[in-house]
This record gives sequence, C-alpha cells and structure tokens, in this order.
Amino acid sequence: MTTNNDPREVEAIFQRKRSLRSKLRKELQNMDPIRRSEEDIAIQSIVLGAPWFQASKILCAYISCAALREVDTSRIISEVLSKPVEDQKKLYVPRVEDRNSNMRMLRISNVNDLTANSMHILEPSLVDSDGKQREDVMEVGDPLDLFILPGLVFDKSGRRLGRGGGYYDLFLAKYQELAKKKKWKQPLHVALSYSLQIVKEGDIAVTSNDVPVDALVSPAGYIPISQVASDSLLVPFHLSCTGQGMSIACYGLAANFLVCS
Ligand SMILES: Nc1nc2c(c(=O)[nH]1)N(C=O)[C@@H](CNc1ccc(C(=O)N[C@@H](CCC(=O)O)C(=O)O)cc1)CN2
Ligand SMILES: Nc1ncnc2c1ncn2[C@@H]1O[C@H](COP(=O)(O)OP(=O)(O)OP(=O)(O)O)[C@@H](O)[C@H]1O
Repeated sequence: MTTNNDPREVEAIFQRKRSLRSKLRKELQNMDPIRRSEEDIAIQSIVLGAPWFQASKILCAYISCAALREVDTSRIISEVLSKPVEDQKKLYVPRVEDRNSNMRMLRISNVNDLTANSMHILEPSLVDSDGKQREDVMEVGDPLDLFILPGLVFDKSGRRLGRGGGYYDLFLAKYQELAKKKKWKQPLHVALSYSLQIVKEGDIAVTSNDVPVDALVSPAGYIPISQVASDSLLVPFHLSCTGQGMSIACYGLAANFLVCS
C-alpha cells in the first residue's frame, strides 16, 4: 500500500486499476455460462454451509446483478429471507445515495422489498410497505457480524478491486470507524469470486482508501487471509456426555476434525 501523496503516483494507480477492470470485464463476459452457473452453485453452497455464515446474526450482502456478471447471491438471500421474521438473520443490502460514492445499507425482510435502480441493480426503497423508514445498518445498536462483498478482481493477500465507484471502500471505512468508536469487533469481510477473478499478488494496485478483505470464497473453497478469517473456522460445540454426568466443550475445525479441550 502507498500513502498516495503524489498526484502522478495516484493517477498511475488509477490507470492500472482501469486497465485491470477492463480486462476482467471482458473475461467475465466471455465466461462459459454453464461454468458460471456451476461456480455460482459451488460458491453459494460453501457460504451457506460455513460456520461464520451460519453463526452470523446481522449481515450485509450485495444483491447480485447478472448483467454485471457478479457471483450470484440469490440463493443466499432467499435462504436468509425464507425464515420467519422472528428467527431471521438481520439482512442489510446496498442502496446508492448519490454519485459521490455514498451508499447506505438498509434492512430488507422480503425480496419484494427490492426494485431496480437506474443501474439495473435491485435496491430497497427508503420506506417499507407499511410506510416506515427502513432500518439503516449504521443506526443498529448491535454489531454487524459479516459483510458479503462483490468485486471485479481479488488476490490472495486480500486486495479487492471494485467497479470504480468507491462505494464499498467508503462504506467499509465508515463502518470500521463506527465499530471502533463503539468498541465492537470488526465484522468479517468475505468477498465472493469466480476462479478467473483471482489474480496473482501484485497485479492489483491499491491506494490507502482500499479496504482489504479477510477472506475469499471461490469454487475451490474458503480462502482465509487474515487471522480473524482463520479463527472464524473454529466453531464451539457443546457436547453433553450424560452417561458420565459431565459436559465437555469442544472446538471443531470446519467439519474436518474435532479438537477437544
Ligand atoms: N450488486 C451490486 N450492488 C452494488 C454495487 C456492486 O458492485 N454490486 N456497488 C458497488 O460499488 C454499488 C453500486 N455501484 C456500481 C458501480 C458501477 C456499476 C456499473 O454498472 N459499472 C459498469 C461500468 C460503468 C462505466 O464505468 O461505464 C461495469 O462495471 O461494467 C454498477 C454499480 C452499490 N450496489
Ligand atoms: N474512504 C474513501 N473516502 C473518500 N473517497 C473514497 C474512499 N474510498 C474510495 N474513494 C474514492 O472512490 C473512487 C473509486 O475508488 P476505487 O477505485 O478504489 O473504487 P473501487 O474499489 O473500484 O470501488 P468499490 O469500493 O465501490 O468497490 C476514487 O475516486 C476514490 O478516491
């Protein structure tokens, strides 16, 4: 990363970003649709089965746009919204505010809460069907557990290149500030990526505004990057050994094996 004080250096970084975006947009347009659909299924199955997803109570996710060739999130969204409201994870999705990189994350509890915006992306209205203002994630009293992020290009060091609007980088920076102020744990930042969207380290140029991700989910599996992401694979199990009249707390590593404490 660079502190980017020199305007020529910043322009060179933006130029590299534009050229990488344009390369990946073409590759995504040319991706075989059958392969894309197989990868969509694989990625969403990994998310739905992951301990960090299952344990999440409050999350932000994007509503995928097929025309942009984004990894599909429709199964994840329907799974969350299929539960009765009282058992539902709280789900917040993006709504673009203006052209200055401002977006909000508003709560939806039903897919009918979404309508297409001028960019053909489904977004929540400001008010719900009862005429009430939708909840904004920045105003929720409890910490967010998880961000499910879109993007055009990623690398295995956590760099993420978006579509150039700066909406996510600005929002993630604002949420990080809020969590710091409230002394909350930061949410896990997980990006969804087709195999062809992962490039070698060093190919993505970044500025100090680019917020890294904690982990990627690609068809090959969950790729933890930060320590928090590796730790998110540890899920507590509480086994009751009633026969011997005792209770043992265990930790399991992503369904592979159990380590008893
Ligand atoms: N599904 C989804 N929702 C999202 C985002 C996103 O990336 N994906 N955003 C994340 O920021 C915000 C919207 N930002 C967007 C920025 C650019 C384009 C877009 O259509 N870009 C075209 C190129 C436009 C051009 O430069 O001429 C493209 O990428 O092909 C769409 C949304 C909020 N909602
Ligand atoms: N924290 C921030 N504060 C102010 N401006 C920002 C911030 N983050 C990004 N921007 C601005 O947004 C614009 C696009 O940034 P960048 O190229 O990093 O976007 P991106 O990563 O492709 O998009 P996104 O974050 O929406 O996925 C730049 O002009 C950048 O200066």
